[in-house]
Amino acid sequence: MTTSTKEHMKNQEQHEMVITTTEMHTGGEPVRIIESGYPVPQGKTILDKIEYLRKNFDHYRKFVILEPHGHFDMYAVLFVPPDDPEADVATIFLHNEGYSTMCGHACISLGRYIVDKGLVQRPITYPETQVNIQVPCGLVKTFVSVQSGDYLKTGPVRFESVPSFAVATDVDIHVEGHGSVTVDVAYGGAFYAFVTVSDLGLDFGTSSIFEINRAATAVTAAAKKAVRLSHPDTPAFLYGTVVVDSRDRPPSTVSTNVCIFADSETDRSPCGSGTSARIALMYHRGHLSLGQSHTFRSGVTGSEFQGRPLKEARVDDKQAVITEIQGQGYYTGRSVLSLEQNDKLGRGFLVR
Ligand SMILES: O=C(O)[C@H]1NCC[C@@H]1O
Repeated sequence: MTTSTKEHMKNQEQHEMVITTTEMHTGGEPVRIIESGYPVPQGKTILDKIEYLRKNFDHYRKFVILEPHGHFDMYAVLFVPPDDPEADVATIFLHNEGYSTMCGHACISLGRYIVDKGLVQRPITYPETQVNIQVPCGLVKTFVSVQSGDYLKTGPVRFESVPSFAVATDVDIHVEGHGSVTVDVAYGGAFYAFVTVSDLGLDFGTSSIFEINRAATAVTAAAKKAVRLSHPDTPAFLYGTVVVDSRDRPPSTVSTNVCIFADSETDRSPCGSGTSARIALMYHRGHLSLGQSHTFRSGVTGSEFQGRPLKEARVDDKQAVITEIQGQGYYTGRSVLSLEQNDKLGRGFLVR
C-alpha cells in the first residue's frame, strides 16, 4: 500500500466522508459531476488510474452511485489529471458495476459544465467553443454552443467521438427465454450488441422497460459468449445491449434506442456511445452516408440526439468512422453527500 493510500485511509477513519457534486442530466440520464472529496487516483495513464481506484477506492464509487445517495441507475463523472497533451480535462465514468470506457451523454453535459466553470484551456469562441475531453477510450472533441451577452450562455453540445466500427453483423445467438435471436455487435467507445425489439417478442409502445431491460440483459449474457472482441487501445468487453426498432433496414426518419448497460442499468438518453456504434453499423450497411444526419430517440424518455457519420478512419485493419453526436445537458442542482462513521447502510446498498 502506498503512503498516500495509507494516509487517506487514516483520514477516513477519523472523519466523515463528504463529497460535493454538481448534478446534471442529458436526455434524462444522470450526470453526477464530482467536485471534491474523492481520492486523486495514481497512475500514468487514465486506464492505470481506473485500476488504482478499482483496487483501492471502489467504496467511494459505491458511496456516490448506490443508495441512499444514489440509485440503481445513477451515473457519475470524476475529473482526473489528463495524460493527453491535447486534452483540456480528463474524466473517468462511474456506474453501478464499475467504470466505463466511454460516455456520450456525460460528454454532452460536461461540455457545458467545463465552459461554465472556466475549465477550458483555450479562449472562449462564439458561436462554439471547443473542449477536448480525454476519456478512457481516447480523446473526445466537444463543441459547446456559447452565446455572448452579460454572461456566457451555453447550450447544445456536439461531440466527435473516437473511431467507431462494426464488429460482427447478423450473428445468431441463443438467448435464455427468447430462443434464437440475431444480433449485430459494434464499437462506439464501448462495445454493444444490437437487437431488434420485435425479435425479442416485445414492442416499444406496449412493453414495459422492465421487460425490455430483462431481455436485453439476457442478450448481453449470450452475446458475450458468442462474439470475440478486441481493441488496440481500450479494454474490450461487452458493455451492454441496445434494443432498436430496426437493424438491417434503412432507418425511417427517427430511430429508437434503449440501451441497457453495466449491471442492467437503463440509459434514459438515446446513449451517446451506443448511438456512435449504431451509426457505424448503419454506415457499414450503407444506410447512412458521410455527413447525413439522423435522429436517435430514447425509447425510455423520448429524448433525442442528432447523429451522423463524419469521416472514415481505421482501427488496426478495420474500417471505422468518426461520428458526431449532438444533444443538450441541463443542470438539476448541487449535492453534498456525507457519511457518518457508524452508518453502515450509508456506504451504499441496492434494492432490486
Ligand atoms: O451515452 C453514453 O454513452 C452512456 N450512457 C450510459 C451508458 C453509456 O456509458
